Amino acid sequence: MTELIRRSLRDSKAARWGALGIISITMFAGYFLTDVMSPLKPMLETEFGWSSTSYGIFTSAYGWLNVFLLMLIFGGIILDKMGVRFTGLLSSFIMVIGAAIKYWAITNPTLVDHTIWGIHAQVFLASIGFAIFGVGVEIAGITVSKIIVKWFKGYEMALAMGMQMAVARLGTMLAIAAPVPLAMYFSNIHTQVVNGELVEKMGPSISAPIAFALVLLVIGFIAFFIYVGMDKKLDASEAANGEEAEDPFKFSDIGQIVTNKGFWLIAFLCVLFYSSVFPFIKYAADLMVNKYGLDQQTAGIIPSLLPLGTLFLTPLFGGVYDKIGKGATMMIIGAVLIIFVHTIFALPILNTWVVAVILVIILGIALSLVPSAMWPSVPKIIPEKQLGTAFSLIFWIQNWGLMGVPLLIGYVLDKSNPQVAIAKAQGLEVPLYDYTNPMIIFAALGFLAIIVSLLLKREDRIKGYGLELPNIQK
Ligand SMILES: N[C@@H](Cc1c[nH]cn1)C(=O)NCC(=O)O
Repeated sequence: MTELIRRSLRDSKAARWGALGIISITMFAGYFLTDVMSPLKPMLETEFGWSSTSYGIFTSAYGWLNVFLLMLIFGGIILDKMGVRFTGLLSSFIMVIGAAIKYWAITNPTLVDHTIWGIHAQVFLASIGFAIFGVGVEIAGITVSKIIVKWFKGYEMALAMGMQMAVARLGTMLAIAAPVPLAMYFSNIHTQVVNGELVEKMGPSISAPIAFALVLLVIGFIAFFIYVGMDKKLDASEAANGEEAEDPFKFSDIGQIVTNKGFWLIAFLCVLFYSSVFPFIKYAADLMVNKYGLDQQTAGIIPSLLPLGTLFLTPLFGGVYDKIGKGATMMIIGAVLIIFVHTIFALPILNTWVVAVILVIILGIALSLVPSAMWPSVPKIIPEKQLGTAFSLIFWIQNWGLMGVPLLIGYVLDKSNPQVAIAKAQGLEVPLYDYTNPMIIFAALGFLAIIVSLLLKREDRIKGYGLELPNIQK
């Protein structure tokens, strides 16, 4: 009996997996909104007259506040100072607000022919909403990572991180596959830009998928309240168990983190790897239309296979890391797969959809290998009380890429294809985009990721972080 009373709540398998299930709902909703506009790029061009640069500006907005106002870093400090309950609720609420602004911008037809600071007003305001949302989802991401460490340390930590990521990727998958059918289903008469003029016309409802995302985010916010109750019980059980409270966070901790070479290698690998995958997802449906000749309605199907594969593989690779180890090697293999896939995408040959399917599946393997090894490796390099700040610094560096790369790709796409803008301005049939240059940029990022992952493995050998060792303590 005494034995039972003295157990912490996290020793209960049902409790820790239950807690994980609840926070995964919030992240599922966040990932859905993150990518919901990706398959709508061609529609944004035909319905609202956006260019690839406009789309690039909008997509890059995700990182604006995180990068320039250091919101992610403040978020990490708030997380370490205020704890997971406060920070989780705050970040879920910020996600809802950002998504609501984005929804308003997309539904407001009067914005279509105005500009703010030289940017299409609809693009600008939708971007502000997305920027606010980006703060929320990123802080939610670091909060969830800390929650998983809190419940799963010494247990199935990589598997838990992999499972949470798998549920989040389900959100990405749905975000790639569902928006076009949803927009078509809710087609209505609305203001559109035709040859630079505003006209009332029957067309797909671009706002319908965003409304759906907003509802999911509200559900995610409510789910986090349920988690808060579980977290209080966990703390009560640990206190009753006589477990020592963590050392409080001190600002000098930041100095310790940034003087750790392993931290920088993980952060650089993170920005290079994710910049070659997440911004690619934003353009993947458009690539399918322009390089592989798919129509708009089906273009999202092939890219949606990318997160689909990760649903099964991320927990699988997480389990391998837990039981067998080899985390640094898994990151190297993932980086090699990235350069392979993007190089083939860049070649102006093999333009058949079968090749696209194979490449997307391989990219899905990379997107399973690297995150399932990378995130559980952070607690091996950084002490637990600094984890919130360390994750936030890593995500901050990552956000430079998530912000800069989509903007660069949109710009390069417009510059490499001047015929598209000319045809749009003259009301002619719009020619296809040539995606060679953007894909070369993605391949170059993969090349740099390989170098950094090799350096990380070397550093692990020197410092003995244990990245090649299993996570489960025998
Ligand atoms: N910082 C997030 C970025 C992101 C992009 N889309 C949703 N989140 C992150 O890296 N999360 C980890 C992951 O592997 O998804």
